[in-house]
Amino acid sequence: MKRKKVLVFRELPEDQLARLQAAHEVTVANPRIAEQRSAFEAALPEAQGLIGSSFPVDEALLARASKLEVISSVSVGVDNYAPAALHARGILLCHTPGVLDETVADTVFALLMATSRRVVELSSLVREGRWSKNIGEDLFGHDVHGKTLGLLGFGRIGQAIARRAALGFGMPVLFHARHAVDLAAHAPELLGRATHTPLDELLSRADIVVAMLPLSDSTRGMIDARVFGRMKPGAIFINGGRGATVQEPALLAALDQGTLRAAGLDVFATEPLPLDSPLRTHPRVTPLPHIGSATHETRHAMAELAVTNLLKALAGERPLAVYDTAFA
Ligand SMILES: NC(=O)c1ccc[n+]([C@@H]2O[C@H](COP(=O)([O-])OP(=O)(O)OC[C@H]3O[C@@H](n4cnc5c(N)ncnc54)[C@H](O)[C@@H]3O)[C@@H](O)[C@H]2O)c1
Ligand SMILES: O=C(O)[C@H](O)CO
Repeated sequence: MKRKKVLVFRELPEDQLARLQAAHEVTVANPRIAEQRSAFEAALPEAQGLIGSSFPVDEALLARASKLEVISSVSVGVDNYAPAALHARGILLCHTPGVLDETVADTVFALLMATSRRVVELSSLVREGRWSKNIGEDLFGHDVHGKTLGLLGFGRIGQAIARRAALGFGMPVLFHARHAVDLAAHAPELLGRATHTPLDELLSRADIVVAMLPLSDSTRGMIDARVFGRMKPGAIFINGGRGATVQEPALLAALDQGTLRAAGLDVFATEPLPLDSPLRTHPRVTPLPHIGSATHETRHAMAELAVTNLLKALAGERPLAVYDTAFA
């Protein structure tokens, strides 16, 4: 097979890079790193395949990539790409659904436990030498088991969160999604335990609201002052999806006005989180640096799937996971 030109725009594990190098001419250049930016720009016009993540591949960038046949994202989320432009040019977009579901659900649960039981705050009290007497009610947390979970987004990852909540913690699960989900066919273990619920009803009944939504035109800014205003007083909010689905000023207002007890955030509208963001130091926010899928095992599985997708696409075969840009 003819060797093609591949541009790797975010580092890959060595064994996965070697799979690419065995078949194609590979340039590794991360445009986020100033010293590598010119190598990235030099390779772009010749690249037939792009592979990487966490960098906006917008229409202007695509215009400089005239030979591009396929983009393989090492992520399940595809909000960094320009679906209409890709579709118009017939460029395939591949991604990594499925292999990260359980790991991301674990991260969301870690945030859910940490916020409800004030784990980070109370651990700091010990580390800073402020544990001088038995803690009193003012530092008690709230139970997680048995509480009602409201899920915004009930796709692959949302369902993995629902399984943990319903089967492990005895939590009734309410979910809001764009389409109804046939539980009998797709998640029979959740029958009778998870219920498709209109958004406002979900918000008024959930003790903990978890957002696990993709970023799209329909979800950008969707979690706004109205949504926070409908939540139960004292609710906890977790975002494991994308930061820009939330209007961050409205989130801060809900925390400061006491509607929300706490927030656990893995994702932010701007990443890395700017130093002057009030969310960084807010006493009732537990922030994480976008680590949903960041385990050795899962990041390797994502890279492996992304490389397989790219190799298949460049060989004219059907990749394992293609994102349908026609309906984005
Ligand atoms: N924090 C992280 O590290 C991390 C890791 C993986 C994924 N993610 C994010 O999580 C997202 C979800 O991943 P997934 O694999 O579960 O996706 P998925 O496509 O399987 O599920 C998406 C869910 O969102 C719902 N949805 C979409 N638009 C909606 C709208 N306007 N209103 C209501 N519901 C809507 C869909 O109906 C579906 O239930 C990804 O797109 C990505 O952005 C974040
Ligand atoms: O979309 C994803 O896969 C995660 O956010 C990791 O980048």
